Amino acid sequence: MSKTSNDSDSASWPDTSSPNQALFTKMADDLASKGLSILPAALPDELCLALRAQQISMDDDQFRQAGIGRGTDAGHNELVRTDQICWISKQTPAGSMWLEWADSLRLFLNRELMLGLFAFESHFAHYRPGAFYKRHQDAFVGEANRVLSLVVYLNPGWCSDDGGELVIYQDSVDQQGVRVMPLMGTVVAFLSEGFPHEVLPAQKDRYSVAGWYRMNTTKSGRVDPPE
Ligand SMILES: O=C(O)CCC(=O)C(=O)O
Ligand SMILES: [Fe+2]
Repeated sequence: MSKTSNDSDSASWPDTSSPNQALFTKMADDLASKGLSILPAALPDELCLALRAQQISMDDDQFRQAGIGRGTDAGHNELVRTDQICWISKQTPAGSMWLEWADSLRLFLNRELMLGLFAFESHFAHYRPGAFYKRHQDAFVGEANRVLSLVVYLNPGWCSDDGGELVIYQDSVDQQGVRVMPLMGTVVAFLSEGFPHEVLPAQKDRYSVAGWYRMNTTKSGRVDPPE
């Protein structure tokens, strides 16, 4: 697992020439007004193509069955999720490009929304045909752990018959939700405590990257996020 954190949040600011400026601004506006942003064809092509190329070139043995929870609470439960994951590090060009992009988004959102995002962790996810992730939340109120969830999709030519939609619910009672097709370049971000969501079974291989920004909740004697 790789994390990025940074004390010098002003280092790359302001960066008005950035091609990401319009995208980041739209995401910040959506998050401020709704806590949720769904942006089709948004991730820069170069980054999207690099991530997809890396993911599809990786051997199956680099992936492992995704777990639930972290650290000592972590466990596998194939009734809940059946995707395979691989944590992303800066050791590959695509991983490095992705983590740098995610860090520039972190700095932008901290400036615009004062979210206090401190660290980022992220993995490739591969849902084989039939794989799913049942309705869940990425964080729970009061845990101050994962603050913002970010997902990008790496599947060109995905269509509605292929299934595999992400369904995002407004709250714990919403049963209808909003469906998002995992089409190449779509970027989704939402407040981790706010939106239950699920991944419906896909008819074919579904590739994505999921990541979470965390706050610095370090207390004396205990480093959190863990190094
Ligand atoms: O792949 C997706 O659409 C969402 C994945 C997800 O909810 C998660 O990994 O926590
Ligand atoms: Fe999730």
